[in-house]
Amino acid sequence: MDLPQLYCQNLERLLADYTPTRLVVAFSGGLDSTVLLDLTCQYAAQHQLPVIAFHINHNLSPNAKQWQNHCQRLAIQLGCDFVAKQVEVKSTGKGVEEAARAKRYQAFEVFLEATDVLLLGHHLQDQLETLLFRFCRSSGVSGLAGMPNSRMIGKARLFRPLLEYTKTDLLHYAEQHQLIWVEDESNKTLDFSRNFLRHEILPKLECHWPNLYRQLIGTKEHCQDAASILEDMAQLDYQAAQVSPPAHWSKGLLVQPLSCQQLLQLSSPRRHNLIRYWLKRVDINITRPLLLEVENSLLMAAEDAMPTIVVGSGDGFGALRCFQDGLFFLPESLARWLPTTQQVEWGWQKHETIDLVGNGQLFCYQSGGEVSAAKLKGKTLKVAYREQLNIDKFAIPGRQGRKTLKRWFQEYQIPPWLRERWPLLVVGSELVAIPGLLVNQAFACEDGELSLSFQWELFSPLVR
Ligand SMILES: Nc1ncnc2c1ncn2[C@@H]1O[C@H](COP(=O)(O)OP(=O)(O)OP(=O)(O)O)[C@@H](O)[C@H]1O
Repeated sequence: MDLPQLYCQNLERLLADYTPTRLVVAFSGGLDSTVLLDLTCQYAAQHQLPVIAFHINHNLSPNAKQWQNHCQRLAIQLGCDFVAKQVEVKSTGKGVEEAARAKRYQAFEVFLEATDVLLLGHHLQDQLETLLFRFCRSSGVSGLAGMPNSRMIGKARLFRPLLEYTKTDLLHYAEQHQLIWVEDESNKTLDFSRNFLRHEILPKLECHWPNLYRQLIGTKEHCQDAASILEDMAQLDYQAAQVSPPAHWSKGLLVQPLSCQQLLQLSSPRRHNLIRYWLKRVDINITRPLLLEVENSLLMAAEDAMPTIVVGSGDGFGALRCFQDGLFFLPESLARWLPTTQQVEWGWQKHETIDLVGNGQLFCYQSGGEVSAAKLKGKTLKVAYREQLNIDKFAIPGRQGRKTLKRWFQEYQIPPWLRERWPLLVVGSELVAIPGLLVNQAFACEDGELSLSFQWELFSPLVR
């Protein structure tokens, strides 16, 4: 059977469980995606499906505009729609190529509708490069399972229908059909590690082990099975170890905390597996040395030691901390924040929303609350933060004794990272209320009086 027939069969098998309304081909204009587009147009003609050639212009090369024009011409020639998207690539700690890849996938995600299928031109050699590359960078089993031929991308589905074909297969096809493609000179210069593997290492390995491709694919498949079992196990452990914190603890969190007790009951490899799985939910890859640090210094730490471990880098970054029985992942927005005092001009309307620069919003409602409107009349209300104030001990309605702010926070079991950013309503240096938590007895409303209530909402509700 020739390549177009095999390709059509392969795509049919991959799409069996989907009824896409559009086939979106990620089209760089290089050899692989040119073959991909040509073959996909043949498939689409048989199935009356629209094809979109989607080109990302990274503007990294002086030839970028010419490539884009070339891609557009070819798309028109093949009778499909063409969309080009410009992205701005800034090199992060992981290099230009990685930054370009991240931008590319972001752009795909934004463009795709739920019923679209995205097709990428990766082939067998790309798969082997990926495996070797990950092997050299101490990847785990899921990394060594290689690139999947199908996965979700945002709301849509991504496929790699050329993964079983070699570069030589694609080259033969392109030559036979007189396809024209562009040679991205950055392939030779930008991604040094990959190019080193591609040009220096793989040819030597192939020379020594003629069956190398098949062998490595065998290893990949073993790893795929193992990764799938580890994922199943992590899911079970995750269900058992999730802690549902009180609503006021979850402010700003992206992922539920894990129970330290449950984690400590697991074997060390299972614990590692669960923590990796948990952090993957927020796109953080944790290194093995950091995993050991979490185990040795965080989970074992004394209650009052409060160590913090910074995880991730570049785009994904955050901190791990323990509080009571919870191991928390604090996203960057929670982990790094400096308070600024804000003088609030209160309009005394029925409902007001005040933007707390980088710290969510404060809502004020007239009625249903515990703060007396009369006792605030004529006074200037301010929003401030704990470290800017020197507040005396105070009492709260229905509770015995006067206590410091710290003691009240402790009594209400507020995690330390929230104590410093919880907005405080003050008049002069006197505390009026901690929104959503408590009110100072001196400002509490009496029966039948006009009352005010305050609520603080921090962005990023707990979503995963
Ligand atoms: N600029 C781009 N615009 C759209 N899709 C892209 C772009 N760059 C890469 N892709 C998609 O990702 C696939 C893999 O890209 P990668 O950079 O790993 O390989 P490549 O050698 O550049 O591929 P190609 O030979 O198609 O250019 C490509 O085959 C293509 O489907």
